[in-house]
Amino acid sequence: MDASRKSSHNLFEVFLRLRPPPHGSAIPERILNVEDPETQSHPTHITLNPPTDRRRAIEKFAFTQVFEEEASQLDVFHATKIASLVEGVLAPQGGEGTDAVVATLGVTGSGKTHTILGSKSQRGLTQLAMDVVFRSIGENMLDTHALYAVQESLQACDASESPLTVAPQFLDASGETTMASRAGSRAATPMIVRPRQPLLSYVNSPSATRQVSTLAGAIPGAFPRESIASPKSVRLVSDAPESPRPKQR
Ligand SMILES: Nc1ncnc2c1ncn2[C@@H]1O[C@H](COP(=O)(O)OP(=O)(O)OP(=O)(O)O)[C@@H](O)[C@H]1O
Repeated sequence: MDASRKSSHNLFEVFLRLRPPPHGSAIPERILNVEDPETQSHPTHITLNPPTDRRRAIEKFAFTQVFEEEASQLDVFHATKIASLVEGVLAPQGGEGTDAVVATLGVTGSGKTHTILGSKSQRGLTQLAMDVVFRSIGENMLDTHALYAVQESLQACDASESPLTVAPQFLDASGETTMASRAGSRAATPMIVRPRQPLLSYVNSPSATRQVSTLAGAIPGAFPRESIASPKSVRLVSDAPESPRPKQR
């Protein structure tokens, strides 16, 4: 890897996250050193421990950023600038928006799932990103009971022609199985979203670019308190009575 190339010139940004040892286990021998940053505020290089075989060269690797063991989910979320990816997808200034992908790669047990989906107490990048998405589009979200009425016209507008399913219908069908298979170390995804304060509008606002970073800065790393005791079934919150659902085709 060419250490001298700036990350902005790369098609991909590659971050390294070091996983802390499991609770209660002996601290393993460290096989790499994180180099002190020379110019940036964060480390970007690691060196593998010098091989005992002196014929082998010392190997040094460069990353966009190295997260050491104590880095929190929020540290990773902010440093990887996922809010700006969300902004690209939402395209507040108009246009079609951009695609973005965040993926993890690593050996088994290295923390891929922890980073993406979180744990019982810490939200992962997915929940944090979805939080920004939903806070951003708040005013443009349709009420659940209005969705059934507009489903047909939404379907007609969708160039991809993939079938649209309203969330309650989808969650009713798949929620129970998904939750059962996730039981274990993983926290249930918080399902009830009942904002106490009005949600901010991102798409309608002229100062949208500023707002998404404000929103991203304000989101909590931990699950909201009421979500810890999350409900046993999945329901979208609506104070209005649900309108009858259209018959399945
Ligand atoms: N940064 C971290 N802080 C605290 N615990 C972590 C961290 N990363 C991973 N863990 C814990 O280490 C264990 C293994 O992590 P995880 O399941 O995310 O690995 P994985 O890479 O997804 O593994 P696999 O490829 O086998 O699915 C989990 O118990 C997880 O909670």
